[in-house]
Amino acid sequence: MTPELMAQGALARQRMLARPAVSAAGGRAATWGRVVEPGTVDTTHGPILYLDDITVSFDGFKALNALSLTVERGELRCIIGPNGAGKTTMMDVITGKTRPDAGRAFFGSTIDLLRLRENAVARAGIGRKFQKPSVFEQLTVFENLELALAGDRRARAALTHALSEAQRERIDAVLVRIHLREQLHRQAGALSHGQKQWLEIGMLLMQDPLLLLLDEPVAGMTDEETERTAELFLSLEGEHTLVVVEHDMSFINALTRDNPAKKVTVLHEGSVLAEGSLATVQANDKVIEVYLGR
Ligand SMILES: Nc1ncnc2c1ncn2[C@@H]1O[C@H](COP(=O)(O)OP(=O)(O)OP(=O)(O)O)[C@@H](O)[C@H]1O
Repeated sequence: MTPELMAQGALARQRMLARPAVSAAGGRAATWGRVVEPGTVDTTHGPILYLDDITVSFDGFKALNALSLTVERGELRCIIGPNGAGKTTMMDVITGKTRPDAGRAFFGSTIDLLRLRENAVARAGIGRKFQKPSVFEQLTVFENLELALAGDRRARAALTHALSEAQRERIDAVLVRIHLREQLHRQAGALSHGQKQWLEIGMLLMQDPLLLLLDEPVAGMTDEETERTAELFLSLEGEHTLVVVEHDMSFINALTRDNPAKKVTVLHEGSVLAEGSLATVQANDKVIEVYLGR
C-alpha cells in the first residue's frame, strides 16, 4: 500500500462524507414498491446497511440465526467466518436472492431491501461480485466495460452505440483503477484469473454502486495480485462502501493495515460472533476456538 493510495482513500472518504446524503425522492414511502434512483440512499441518520434479526432457514436448519449487522457509509468492512457461517446467505438476503423468514434489511434508512427484487436492488446502488469471475470472454476488456456502462441495454445495441466523450473518460478512469489500461484491446478470455477478477470489479464500478459486496475476491490470486487488489479496495473505500467476505487472512491484514481500528466482523452459525479491530477479534477466545485456531 503506497502512501499515495492511502491519501487517495482518505480524500475519497472526505469527499463522500461531504456529498449530500438525503434522498432526492425523500421520505420512507418513496421507496416502497417503487424503482429507486441510484445514488439517492438516505444515510443522514444512520448506516448504509442495516440488517436486524435476520433469520433464514433451510428445512429447519438456520443458515442465518437472528443476524444483526450495520455498516456505515464509506466503510470497508471485512467479514470472516468458517465455512457454512452464513456469509453467502447474508449476501443473498441483501441482494434479494433469498428472502428471510424473519428480520429487517434496509439500505440507508428508507430503502426496504426485503421489498425489492434482485434487479431493483442492483439499480438502487448495490453491486455484487461473486467468487468466480463472469466476464464476457469473447469480448475485449474495453467492450466488457462498455457493456457494463450500458447497464441493461441490449448488448448489440450497446456495442454499436457511439460513446460520448464523458463515457470514454469514465471507462478510461476505471481501466486505470483496475490496472488494465494496457490490456484494453485484449480479449477478456486471455487475461489471467486475477485480471479477470479486476475486470469484473471494473464492470461493477461502471455502474457506480454505493455499496459493493465482494465474495472471496482474492481466491485463486497470486500474492502480487492479492496485494494489488488490496490497494484497489483501499482506493475505493470512502467513495464506495465495501463489504468484503474473505478467508485469506493476509488479505484482511492488508485491508486493515492503514487503520488498525477498522472493524472486522466474524460470523459463526448464522450470527455475529465478534466484531472489532482485527487485533481484537483475533484475540477473542470464542473466535480462536471456532475459526482462527482451527
Ligand atoms: N439452498 C440451501 N439449502 C440448504 N442449505 C443451505 C442452502 N444454502 C446454504 N445452506 C447451508 O447454510 C449454511 C450457510 O451457508 P453459506 O453458504 O451462507 O455459508 P458461508 O459462510 O458462505 O460458507 P463458505 O465460506 O463455505 O462459502 C451452510 O451450512 C449451508 O450448507
